[in-house]
Amino acid sequence: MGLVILAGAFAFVAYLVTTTIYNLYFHPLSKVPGPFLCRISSLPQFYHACKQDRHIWLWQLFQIYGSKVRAAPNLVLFNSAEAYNNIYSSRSNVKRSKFYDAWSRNEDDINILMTSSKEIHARKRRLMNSAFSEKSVTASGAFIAKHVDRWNELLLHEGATKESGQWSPARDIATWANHLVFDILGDLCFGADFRTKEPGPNKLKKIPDAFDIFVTFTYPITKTPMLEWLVWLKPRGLSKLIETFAPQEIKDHYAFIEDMVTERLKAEKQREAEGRAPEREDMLHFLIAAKDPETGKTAFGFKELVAEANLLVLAGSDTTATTLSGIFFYLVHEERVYKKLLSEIRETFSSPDEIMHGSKLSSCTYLRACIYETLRLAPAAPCEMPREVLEGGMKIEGEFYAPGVEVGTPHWSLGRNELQYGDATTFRPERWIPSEEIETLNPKEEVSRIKRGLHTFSNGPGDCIGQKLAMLEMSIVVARTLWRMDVRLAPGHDVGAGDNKLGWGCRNPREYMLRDAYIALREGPMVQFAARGP
Ligand code: HEM
Repeated sequence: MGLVILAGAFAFVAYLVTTTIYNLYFHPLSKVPGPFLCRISSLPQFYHACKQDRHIWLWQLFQIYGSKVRAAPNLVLFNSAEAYNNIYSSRSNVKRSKFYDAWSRNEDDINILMTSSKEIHARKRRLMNSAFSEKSVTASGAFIAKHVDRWNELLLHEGATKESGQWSPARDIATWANHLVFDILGDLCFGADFRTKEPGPNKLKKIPDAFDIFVTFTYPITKTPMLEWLVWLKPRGLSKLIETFAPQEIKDHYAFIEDMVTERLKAEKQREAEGRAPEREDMLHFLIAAKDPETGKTAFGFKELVAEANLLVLAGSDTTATTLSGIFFYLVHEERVYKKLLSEIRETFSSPDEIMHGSKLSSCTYLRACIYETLRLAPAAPCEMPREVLEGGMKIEGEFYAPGVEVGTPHWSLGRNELQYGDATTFRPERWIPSEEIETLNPKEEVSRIKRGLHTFSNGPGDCIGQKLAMLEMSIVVARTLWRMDVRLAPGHDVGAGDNKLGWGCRNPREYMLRDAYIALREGPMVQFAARGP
């Protein structure tokens, strides 16, 4: 027995020594700069994924090692717009890495995002595009507005007393935005009202928090060599285990989505049988109606519908809520920007009802610039979207990378690249607006250059399918809110802000801090609202 243990220990040490030597001297990435520990092991990135500061750590590595760094034995990350375009364009010889396979609930839960298969992704993408056409995005405006109007009412009056005076109680925008966006997605996806923004108990209110727990647990695992094991073990019993021990809120959420899909399928069948036109063309309507182009039969079965519906509600809500929290953070910290935006909105629209998809909203260039600036500084996915180089390899920034290597560009660092932006940590929406005026001179070419480097919605075949919807939604939320109300930072609160004690890369009190768990986790800002004066 003792001999067996000894032999096992010897084999393990021999394995460690040979992989270390291989990683240091023979691996295709052996010449790429990076900390010694990262070149031999994934432990450093696992540690930072656990601490949820992996995005800050990577930013620090770029300051030390330059614009390319080996963050793990098989992973090279870049901090340039050129690399981003090389990696994520439609012609890039890459596919999504195994990272994506780790997130599905079980074998039936393969959605458009959580698969590394190019074929599965391309099929789903073709089928889902119709749900995000210009027509459906335009139609969604009225539903978004309805939720924003109620949200505005609550922001102003909920819990307010005569004693609290003109200003509302302090609102944690991270939570308030979560509820608003979750309700909007419920409506756009299912034509249902989740009512999470309403006061009082509602078990659906806990879902965004439950998903934060889920990503907090899963994300670190995806940053270790255990990822391979995880993906292998999932269809072999691990998925069942995870489902059994998942928080009750997540189980409630899945059950809820399943019920919604079941009901909708029944209603759609009945409508078809009665020959009625659809009352509402929400996302589920398009998914149910999608036909396989080869067979002409229904494209999505029940389980696939549930998987896609789940993703849409989550991918669409968390990301948009992060960006909205970021916008409010910067507005209450940058008075100059706030006042300029307020004037644009209040001068463009004579009533909040006018704030709807259309030419007036599109004419609000400063509003759009504020959103771009927030997407740059507070990206909803702060790190890289990992891609695996395919057979034949590829060139990035003119250098060759071998098949099997993982590559990416982290959004948090790219948005703070001084070479790209000059004053990278300053919230300056004007950088997105071309101007020929002498005081604000900003050539068109300069704006095009930085736009080519902003990829918070990602790029190429796997870019965000909901980006037009998200832009419309955020524009309506911000414009309607600022038309009706003045906003200010709740006195004495600095939740979400950078701070000296947070260390290198997090010291600026005028920057919104995020935590990284693939998606961004966040708190604050604490904001107060007051009805606008006459
Ligand atoms: C500010 C808001 C948003 C941001 C910043 C954002 C960002 C992103 C990013 C970076 C990706 C690529 C993820 C990856 O490759 O790992 C993505 C994909 C996706 N997003 Fe968004 N998103 C936003 C809003 C939305 C909305 C409103 C929806 C729909 C309701 C949506 C649905 C999706 C879907 C379905 C995918 C997968 C697309 C594919 O694989 O082809 N997103 N998003």
